[in-house]
Amino acid sequence: MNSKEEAKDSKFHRKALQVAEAQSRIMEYAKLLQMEEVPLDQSVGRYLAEPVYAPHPFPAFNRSGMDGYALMSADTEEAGEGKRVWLDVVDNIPCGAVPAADIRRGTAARIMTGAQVPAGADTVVMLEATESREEGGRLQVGIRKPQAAGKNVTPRGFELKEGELVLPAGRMIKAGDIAVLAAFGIPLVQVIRRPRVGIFATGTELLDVHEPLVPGKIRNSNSPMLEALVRECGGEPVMLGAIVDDIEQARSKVQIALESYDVVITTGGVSVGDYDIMGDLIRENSGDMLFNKVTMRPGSVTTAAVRGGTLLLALSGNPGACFVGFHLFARPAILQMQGADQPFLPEWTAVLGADYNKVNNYTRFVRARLEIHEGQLYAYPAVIDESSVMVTIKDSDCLIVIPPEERGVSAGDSVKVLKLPGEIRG
Ligand SMILES: Nc1nc2c(c(=O)[nH]1)N[C@H]1C(S)=C(S)[C@@H](COP(=O)(O)OP(=O)(O)OC[C@H]3O[C@@H](n4cnc5c(N)ncnc54)[C@H](O)[C@@H]3O)O[C@H]1N2
Ligand code: MOO
Ligand SMILES: [Mg+2]
Repeated sequence: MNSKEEAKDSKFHRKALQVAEAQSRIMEYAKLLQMEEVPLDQSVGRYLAEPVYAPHPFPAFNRSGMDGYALMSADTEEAGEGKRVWLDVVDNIPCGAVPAADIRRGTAARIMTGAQVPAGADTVVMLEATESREEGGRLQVGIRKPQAAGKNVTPRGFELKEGELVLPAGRMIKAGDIAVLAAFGIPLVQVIRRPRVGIFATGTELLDVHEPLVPGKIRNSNSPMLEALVRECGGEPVMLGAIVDDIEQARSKVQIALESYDVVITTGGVSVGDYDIMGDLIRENSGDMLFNKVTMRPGSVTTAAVRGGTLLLALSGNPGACFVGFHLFARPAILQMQGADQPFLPEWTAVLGADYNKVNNYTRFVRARLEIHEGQLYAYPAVIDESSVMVTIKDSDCLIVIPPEERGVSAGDSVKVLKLPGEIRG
């Protein structure tokens, strides 16, 4: 048999891998990309290439937590029961200033919130708890009660010691991380560059979003969906359009894409049909095929290969299978290439909100809505969740994992769910 005939023969005889095995075959080729430097204001959503250690203690000085007076707590021991302690005010410290005088017994400094507490002072008394007077030309502050040492003073290094790890490599930068980077004077952030992901669809039936609907055709909804999904996990999508079911066209498109991008994702044409060209194309050169069947529904025909070190992920054309295939295989690869510390969807436990009776000898990934009732997380499977159904994808917060079983699962059962990115719509 020549390679084309072999490919045809193997079309119907595929060896199905477990999802975890298929994932690990892909991850082996999802290599970390190079580092690049981005300005702080453009770093949100990117993955840190290197850990960040505190270059100095934070706060860098003992900081007042109140507008008031900095003084020695020992000076206030005698205050109370109508007896005030009067201290000479020797300094006035606004935010941004350096104290001009140390605090000694019998003295205090007026100080504002956020200003540096002078040496010698161990407490700050808020303005409302003080009185002032002038005594022999000297400004004095009166304290009515004994004060505890340490009150309203944030010590130097309270939040972070110098050299302490603040942000580990692989962390996705969010608003709070940006605050840390800004506070430590890091205007340029070392991140991993975004993987460039070539995306194209196959299918003679496909129309572009701008085209009017004509009999027998459908609009290509998978490509724009994939484009958004790639963006969502930090990749840079490159849209390569849709091609008709023609293997020669597909071959050259795949070849050019593999040479130009970090990952190539296709959708459609991976099953056993007469026009399922992507499946045929990948089987032609089966030496570099990672798998072409996975024990999952939807997406059992998901196919993957690696050519010249580049991953080619051929997802199913059925929208539900394309969506699930992306989350289980493409997303983790795109994230791992950016060094993300958590490339896989997080696994949560939820209570099943409604019976789910479809049985299968493959693991099912059922799109579902999440809701919280009285502190308990519930997952409601989409009423129609067939692989070919597109419209319920939009209401999915998670994928319920239904292991292969003889019978279905019932409302109230505890189930494992894979949380999809984004907010729970409820
Ligand atoms: N005899 C068999 N038939 C099928 C099998 C099988 O094992 N034996 N597997 C079924 C399963 S499972 C799936 S999933 C689909 C997989 O289909 P393909 O990946 O080959 O995809 P296509 O044939 O190209 O299209 C399937 C379906 O999806 C629509 N489609 C395709 N591309 C897009 C797009 N970009 N946007 C929106 N919709 C798209 C296409 O029009 C078809 O309706 O095969 C089963 N068949
Ligand atoms: O790949 Mo199909 O989606 O398993 O149903
Ligand atoms: Mg097909």
